[in-house]
Amino acid sequence: MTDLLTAEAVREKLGGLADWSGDPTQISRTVELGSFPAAIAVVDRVAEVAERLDHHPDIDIRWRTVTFRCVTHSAGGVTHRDVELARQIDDIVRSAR
Ligand SMILES: C[C@H](O)[C@H](O)[C@H]1CNC2=NC(N)=NC(=O)C2=N1
Repeated sequence: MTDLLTAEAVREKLGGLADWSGDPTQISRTVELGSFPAAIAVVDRVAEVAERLDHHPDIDIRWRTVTFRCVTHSAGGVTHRDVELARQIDDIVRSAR
């Protein structure tokens, strides 16, 4: 199931993802960790989850600040797979703090 979410569905999903923002083209979250190694450790754990899900976020790393962007490239927008990935990123970030 990789159907594109409508603008309304994305808004509704973002209601349950307090730290995320976005629109039907992408959803994103920026996280500041305590150090560069801590940021890399989080990215490494996200990489494991992404491989397991076969769904990969776009990641921007700037010292200890990491931005995750989730979009289903093959579908050209946000799908439920991005919402699931976002939830798992939240779990990782929560346990890293
Ligand atoms: C073959 C494999 O399933 C695809 O290339 C996957 C891998 N990870 C992916 N991740 C994301 N975010 N979008 C995709 O379209 C995508 N495609």
